[in-house]
Amino acid sequence: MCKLTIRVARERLVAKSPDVLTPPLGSLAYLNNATALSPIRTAAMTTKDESRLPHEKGFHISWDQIHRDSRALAWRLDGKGPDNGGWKAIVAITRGGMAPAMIVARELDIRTVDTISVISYYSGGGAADKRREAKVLKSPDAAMMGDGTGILVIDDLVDSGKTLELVRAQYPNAHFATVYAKPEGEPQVDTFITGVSQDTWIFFPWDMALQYVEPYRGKD
Ligand SMILES: O=P(O)(O)OC[C@H]1O[C@H](OP(=O)(O)OP(=O)(O)O)[C@H](O)[C@@H]1O
Ligand SMILES: Nc1nc2[nH]cnc2c(=O)[nH]1
Ligand SMILES: [Mg+2]
Repeated sequence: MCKLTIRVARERLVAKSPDVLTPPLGSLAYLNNATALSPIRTAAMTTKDESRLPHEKGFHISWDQIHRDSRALAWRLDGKGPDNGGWKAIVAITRGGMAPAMIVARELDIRTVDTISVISYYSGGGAADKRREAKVLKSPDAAMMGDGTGILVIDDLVDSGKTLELVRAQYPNAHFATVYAKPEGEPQVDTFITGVSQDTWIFFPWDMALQYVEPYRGKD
């Protein structure tokens, strides 16, 4: 009974996998694809946890996917800056924002790229009291930043929104863009490409490695 349920879910998920959902590169439909994606089943989901379906554990992003989604972000931002459509500079939020920022900088031919180093952590006492906090470890060039006008601040994702909230407080006129966004953090982001449900953990290629995985139906 349980096995049947999982199989049905798996087939539905395969049909709705991001590759199938993603329209051709460069098409308007691709750029408007800011809808919640169903995570796909991959290697890291084989850990036994009977209380959850395999797809509930994570959304695994390949290098190819982050490259395509970051390019889509760049195209959406093209011509939207305050200086005749142009942007003054890009600021990547380290560390996760660095790869998308590099790709956007290349696509839009923006040569000035700086970083803001943010570390986030949980504070508070017991589990019920835990709060996400963020702290700036290194700021970008103050003269360049001003109040943020013309600056494109880029991160890989927004989750609780704490990281962007902190940076936005310092540069209120900057434009905040992420590749992925969870609902709680959406109010903090001006432009994003793909919405992901709040209970999904996004795994990035820089956090993963290829490894052997047992067949879905198990070994003989
Ligand atoms: O919206 P939030 O809840 O603040 O979460 C989003 C932030 O969390 C991750 O960074 P992380 O702090 O893990 O550090 P890293 O980029 O150095 O890996 C991610 O890259 C975002 O910057
Ligand atoms: N890699 C990763 N880092 C995060 N930080 C906050 N949420 C996430 C997430 O879903 N994935
Ligand atoms: Mg980060």
